[in-house]
Amino acid sequence: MSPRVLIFGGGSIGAVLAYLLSKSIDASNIVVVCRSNYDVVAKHGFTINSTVYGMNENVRPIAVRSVTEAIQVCPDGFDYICVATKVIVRGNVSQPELIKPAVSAKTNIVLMQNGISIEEPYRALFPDNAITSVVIYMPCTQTAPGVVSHTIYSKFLLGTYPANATSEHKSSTAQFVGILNDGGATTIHEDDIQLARWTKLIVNGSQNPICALSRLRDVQFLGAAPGAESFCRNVMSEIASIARAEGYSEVDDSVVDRQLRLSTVRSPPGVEPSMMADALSGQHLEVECIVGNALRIAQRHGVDVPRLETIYYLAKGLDMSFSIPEALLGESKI
Ligand SMILES: NC(=O)C1=CN([C@@H]2O[C@H](COP(=O)(O)OP(=O)(O)OC[C@H]3O[C@@H](n4cnc5c(N)ncnc54)[C@H](OP(=O)(O)O)[C@@H]3O)[C@@H](O)[C@H]2O)C=CC1
Ligand SMILES: CC(C)(CO)C(=O)C(=O)O
Repeated sequence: MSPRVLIFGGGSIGAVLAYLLSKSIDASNIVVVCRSNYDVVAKHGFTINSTVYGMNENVRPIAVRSVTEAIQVCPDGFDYICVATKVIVRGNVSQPELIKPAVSAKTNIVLMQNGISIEEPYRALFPDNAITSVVIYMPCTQTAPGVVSHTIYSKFLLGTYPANATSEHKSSTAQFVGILNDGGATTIHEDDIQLARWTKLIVNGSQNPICALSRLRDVQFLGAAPGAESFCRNVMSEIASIARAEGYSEVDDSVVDRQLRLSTVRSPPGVEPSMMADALSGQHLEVECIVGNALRIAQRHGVDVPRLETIYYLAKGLDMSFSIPEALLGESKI
């Protein structure tokens, strides 16, 4: 029987994921929890404009407004729940708790999010479920409700969490890799996904906050001033040094060079990282999972990362500014 998949978070990544899954499983087995774009997605599906997959591609999964509604649509439960929200805690309910009503013993929780140490809250709430951790290279932005623009490349690196998961969990993750492959995705099935997470964090921990703070795309920032590229490289090197302190000795200067080259070979203006898109639309930022967790790991190991620490406080400040009403920003009593 075709697997049933719930996508929690129908934004940029959730939309392209629904599109790829629909190439290998029936769209009626793909349920997407949408929020602000629900009306458009329920009526017209997602429209993908991709330099990789084609323009004006349409996919019509089942759109629902909540996890509760998803269970009503699919009472037999889900084989996979793909979490494709930003890793941002709002209010008192954690993200693992939000998906809990739809999680059953057979569910593999697939985390399609950036950052480091993002799996632990899921493992704590779901000690017996399979967890798949996914690192995604796929620059995409929702340009209008339900319409996503995607460019340059698309690559999914997947592995179990933890790396030494049971053979049952490993084969469930392998089956999901197969579903993505059948849908035409480019995938790599990793033995230890954390190496891929640290390697990707070199890009996200530097460029996401730098682009959000400067309001410049990656290539634009690298040319913003003499030394901007070397500053970016130094931030990347600091992140690599945290990875090595965690035991990933492979994350050396050559990995930093390779990750920086992803941007230096692009033509201007380059890509708009997801944190920049959030900053430009006044949304909260993934500062903790992308920068804060790395900084805390550095502190635990006594690794000095002054540039990353500076970026953390500036990004936290920018994030906080989105909670302050426009009229009160910069207000003075003088
Ligand atoms: N965009 C990119 O290029 C890449 C992103 N990533 C990572 O992938 C993850 C997803 O990013 P992205 O797709 O860009 O994010 P988006 O902001 O585009 O999408 C997130 C979606 O989740 C929805 N959502 C959030 N909370 C809830 C909730 N409680 N209930 C229902 N829906 C909810 C949002 O709804 P609403 O619109 O109402 O806020 C939004 O539609 C992030 O961790 C990001 O860092 C990784 C690689 C590339
Ligand atoms: C850097 C990029 C675009 C890579 O896919 C990304 O991960 C993001 O925007 O968060």
